[in-house]
Amino acid sequence: MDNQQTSIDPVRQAAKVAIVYGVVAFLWIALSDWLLQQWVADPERLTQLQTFKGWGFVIVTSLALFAIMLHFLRITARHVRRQDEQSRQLHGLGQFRESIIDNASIWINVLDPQSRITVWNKAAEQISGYRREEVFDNPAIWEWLYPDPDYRQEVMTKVTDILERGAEVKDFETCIRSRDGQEKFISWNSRRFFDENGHMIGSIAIGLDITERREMERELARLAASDSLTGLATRRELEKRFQEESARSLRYQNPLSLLMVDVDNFKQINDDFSHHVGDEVLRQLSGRLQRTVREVDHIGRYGGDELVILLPEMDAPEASAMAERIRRSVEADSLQCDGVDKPIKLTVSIGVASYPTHEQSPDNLFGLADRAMYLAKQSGRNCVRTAADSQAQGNSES
Ligand SMILES: Nc1nc2c(ncn2[C@@H]2O[C@H](COP(=O)(O)OP(=O)(O)OP(=O)(O)O)[C@@H](O)[C@H]2O)c(=O)[nH]1
Repeated sequence: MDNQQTSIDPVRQAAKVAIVYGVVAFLWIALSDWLLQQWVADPERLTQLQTFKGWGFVIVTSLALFAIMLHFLRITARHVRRQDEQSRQLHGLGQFRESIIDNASIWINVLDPQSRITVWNKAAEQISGYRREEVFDNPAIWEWLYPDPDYRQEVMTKVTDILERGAEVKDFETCIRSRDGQEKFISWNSRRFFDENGHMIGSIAIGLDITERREMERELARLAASDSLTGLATRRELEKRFQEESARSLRYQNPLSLLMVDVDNFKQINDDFSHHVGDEVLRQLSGRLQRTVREVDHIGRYGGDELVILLPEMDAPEASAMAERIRRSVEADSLQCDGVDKPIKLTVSIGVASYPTHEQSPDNLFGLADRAMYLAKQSGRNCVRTAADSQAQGNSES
């Protein structure tokens, strides 16, 4: 309806009214003069009647003009009132929208086409620690949030993709550095937006602080990866790391060795001193082995009293020497456990398997080390046997 009213040409309308008025007035004057001349012969009387007729015409047309003007002015006044009401509502709606954005519990910011920040809500201030006065039109914010230049470049490429190529981002995660130096994980949804004339205003980004979730996931992964009794890697974690190390050793053609360490007659320790003391023995032995290995090595509990040490970039002679060092140190240092008045003597049997000395591929190192450890048990325990020893024994038996 508004569009129809604004499409009316006021000059044409006014000209139409003037023409209609002119034609009606001309016809009335011409017709009424002719009729009077037909009926009235006395010229004095005729002049008098023509004067009355003129006054009558002026009064009638004035009243008609008044009625028409009144009608149209009322319509215009109604229209103006409605427009005022609409603009008040729109203004209120704009303020409502701004307050929703400002008070939302999620980070909302708007970038203009030059990547300058133009909207930065309260949640953005709280999460990042930077106030809106500091970030508006300030390119330094990107360095503050992403201090690492390579990582910043990666994030800026994404921002450019959104602003220049119209990419839509869903659940894109970044790690920001907040003002107080904390690392926070934010999951972003972002896209650009336009005004009613199709001009790009910029991009809007909505960020969810998922730091707590990430930390919880990390903690869960850490718990799942470490054995609750000894704190060593679990069997599953160890197998995962073995896959990674064997792929690396194949790629770079580096040696890879594996030690299978099994406590000798551990059942006896449980039987002699209690299961609780047995636990303590496993804990102390694990701590000791952990202190023996290098930073790059991986040590895990394979099950029961069986521990595994994965030795990247270590060849067969070095691995055998290390296994022997471990065996001797366990034999030499007895353990002191709470509630047991005498030191507990312990020995271990160790199986050694190395790639490429014992096998063309590292895939079977677990099986080879296990067989070598079994041979050490058969050989009287408290000794080290290699995969080569168990292969030689297998050959001699067959
Ligand atoms: N205290 C304790 N004992 C465990 C745990 N897990 C397994 N064991 C015990 O460890 C013993 C392992 O026995 P085996 O490895 O079969 O035999 P062993 O007595 O060590 O003798 P060899 O290995 O042949 O030298 C079993 O008695 C299990 O009950 C544990 O977490 N804590």
